[in-house]
Amino acid sequence: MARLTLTDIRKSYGGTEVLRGIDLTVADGEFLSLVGASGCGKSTLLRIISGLESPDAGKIALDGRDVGSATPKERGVAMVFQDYALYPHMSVAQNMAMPLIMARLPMYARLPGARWLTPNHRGTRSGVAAQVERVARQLRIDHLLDRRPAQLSGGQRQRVALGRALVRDPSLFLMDEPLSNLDAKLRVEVRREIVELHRASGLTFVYVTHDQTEAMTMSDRVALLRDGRLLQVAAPGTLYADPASVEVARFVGTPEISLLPAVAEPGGLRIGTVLAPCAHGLTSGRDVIVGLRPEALAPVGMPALQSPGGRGPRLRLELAVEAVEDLGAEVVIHARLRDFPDLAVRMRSQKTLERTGPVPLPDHLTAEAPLSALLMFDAEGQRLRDPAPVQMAGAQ
Ligand SMILES: Nc1ncnc2c1ncn2[C@@H]1O[C@H](COP(=O)(O)OP(=O)(O)OP(=O)(O)O)[C@@H](O)[C@H]1O
Repeated sequence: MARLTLTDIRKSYGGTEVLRGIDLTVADGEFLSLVGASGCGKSTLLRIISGLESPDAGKIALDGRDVGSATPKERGVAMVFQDYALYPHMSVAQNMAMPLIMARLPMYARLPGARWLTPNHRGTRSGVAAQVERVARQLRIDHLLDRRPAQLSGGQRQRVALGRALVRDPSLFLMDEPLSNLDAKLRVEVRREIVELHRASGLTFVYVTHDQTEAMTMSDRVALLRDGRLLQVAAPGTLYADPASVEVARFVGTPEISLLPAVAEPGGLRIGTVLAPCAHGLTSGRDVIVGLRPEALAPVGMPALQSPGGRGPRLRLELAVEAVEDLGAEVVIHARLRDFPDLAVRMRSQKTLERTGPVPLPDHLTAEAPLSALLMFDAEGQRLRDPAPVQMAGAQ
């Protein structure tokens, strides 16, 4: 177990600054995902944590101990990559045993023929075998121990790679896109297994992915990285409901949040030709961006679809429907404001329980969102938390 602390980590390649001052603490036993678009610096940060790469500046500490100059082995860090990196000519058992053999046996005793010449190490070898079997049982690959990697499915290979990292009882488990080579169904399965592994082992996990769904479903907290900077570090639900910026709001959630440019007026926020009757405390004429999650907005007068709950005043939009995706239990509607077709919105509505078939939708519809569901950002995209939009006194 380990608490990881990163302080002002910086790294450049050539003249390009890839990490621009990362401050992050991962609690003992926490599952933290590092998520962000390709090239944002996720793998570089993970390699720096592991000790495979050195930062240009900054401090790395495990349980308060500076490990900046320690090797990966001294840090007690295990790492799993997307390409498994298994030895093809070795059995599963041999692949899993390799890190223990390297760590426990002296150089001459690691040679293949040395097993008969080194009776003193028989005990070590049987200890290694027992440890491999224990971890293999935990990952449910104990029936595959005699096979070679080529005789395994992708998911089984990934489990072997996880097992090989686990046998050494690491203090910190680092994973770099471990599921990206698996098909969609298997990915969901192994995702669950990794979560279970985390729960059962109690280890600190740092998990790199560019897949927001993976990050949101697996982690205690998600750290969103963009151009070498952390945009927000928070629990998945907080990232979704309480994003610090438009960038975070856009990255998290499918379909994407709708972002509508608005202007502050004394009576509320003007979006296109519509006035959202909310108190905001902003200077009149100030430009803001209003964010609406797709489930906040729902068509009015359609009994086949559930409407978002909540009382109080609402934002009411007249929409022209552009496309409808029927996903079985819910529909996703892409639409534009009728009087302001530059503004696009996305809605996601659950079907009512008795409704299982397709839901016919008109070309035009009225949709409403509770004002409490509006997220406000300034013109630069930073969240406006105070003042948040609140119900106007006397508004219906
Ligand atoms: N050894 C290196 N030498 C030069 N540039 C590098 C090196 N390693 C990474 N980079 C560059 O640093 C940037 C960040 O790379 P990194 O691999 O950390 O990104 P990433 O977020 O993990 O991306 P991906 O999701 O595509 O793996 C990229 O522009 C990459 O080209």
